[in-house]
Amino acid sequence: MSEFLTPERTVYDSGVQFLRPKSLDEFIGQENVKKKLSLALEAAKMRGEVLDHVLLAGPPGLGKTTLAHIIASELQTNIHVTSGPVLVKQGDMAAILTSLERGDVLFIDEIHRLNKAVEELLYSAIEDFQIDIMIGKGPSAKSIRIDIQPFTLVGATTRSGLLSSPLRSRFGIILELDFYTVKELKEIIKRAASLMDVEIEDSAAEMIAKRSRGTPRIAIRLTKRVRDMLTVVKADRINTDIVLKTMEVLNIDAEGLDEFDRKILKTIIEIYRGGPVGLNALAASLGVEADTLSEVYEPYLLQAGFLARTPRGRVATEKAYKHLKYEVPENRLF
Ligand SMILES: Nc1ncnc2c1ncn2[C@@H]1O[C@H](COP(=O)(O)OP(=O)(O)OP(=O)(O)O)[C@@H](O)[C@H]1O
Ligand SMILES: [Mg+2]
Repeated sequence: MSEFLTPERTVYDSGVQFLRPKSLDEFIGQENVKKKLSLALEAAKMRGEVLDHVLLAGPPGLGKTTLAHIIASELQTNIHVTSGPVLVKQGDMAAILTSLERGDVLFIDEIHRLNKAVEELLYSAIEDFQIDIMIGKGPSAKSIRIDIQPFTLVGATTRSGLLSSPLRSRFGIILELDFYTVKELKEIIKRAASLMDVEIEDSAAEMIAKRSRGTPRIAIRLTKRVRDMLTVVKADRINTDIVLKTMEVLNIDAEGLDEFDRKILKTIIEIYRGGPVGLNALAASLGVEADTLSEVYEPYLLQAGFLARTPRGRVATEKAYKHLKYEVPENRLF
């Protein structure tokens, strides 16, 4: 996939820290998530209690890290940031837990990637605010119990299905983030343009929004590239011409598909007669790993309705045929 359309963080996302919304009011979209969260925040603040543990689940680039920081700032507490793969030993986890102050937010990104031993230590910490750790080795080893200050765990995961059920059940507030609508993305793009001090026409913002794959991170990345084009052509505001010129350079089409997306669909249509084709066979034809295909390339094609998953394999939909200007064969299932 082109580096511009992957929803995961890349070098192209540096220097946009100032675009990150800092309060719940500034955060655009995800209305259900915001409602649940603001109720919980309000109540915790009114009662002077520590906020329940929060799980943020959803595809990359939708604002999980942003929300974790917003939670801490709304609570006016410190945030400690770490991630599942970084916490290798129980000692790593214990060191962080014992350094927390009352009401602090502990943000663990990629929480589904915690190893078993570390995860178990976390259980007792979040349930009883106590941990047992072993001191010494061999026959003289003993276990000591340490109290921990009540804190709020905020976990983020791209796939809530990967979380072990004992861990999942310990979160009081589970927030599932979904892809953004074009209207919401449009607002995000206008806000970003205004923070970057450039003018943008409504129709141009909409054009970028439609190519952003439901993902704010992509919307912001594309807006930055469009702004480059604005600078180079020396125009005074972003219009649809400038957006189209930029998309041509980036090779992104009207549906937000790049060359590789189109190659996937063309392969299914031309080589496998529209499918069904098994994941492994398709991955081999394309020269990529099956996991990469299903986790990185497919989600947007599925969500946007270009691809369907059936028990017998992947199928190119009628929408895919039409978009790529193939004649739609008769008797198609999709
Ligand atoms: N609702 C929003 N309004 C405005 N900007 C947003 C919104 N959500 C996300 N962003 C912007 O999108 C970018 C990606 O957001 P963030 O880093 O929070 O995503 P993430 O879900 O943590 O992704 P990952 O799973 O890759 O860690 C950030 O630069 C942030 O400023
Ligand atoms: Mg993140």
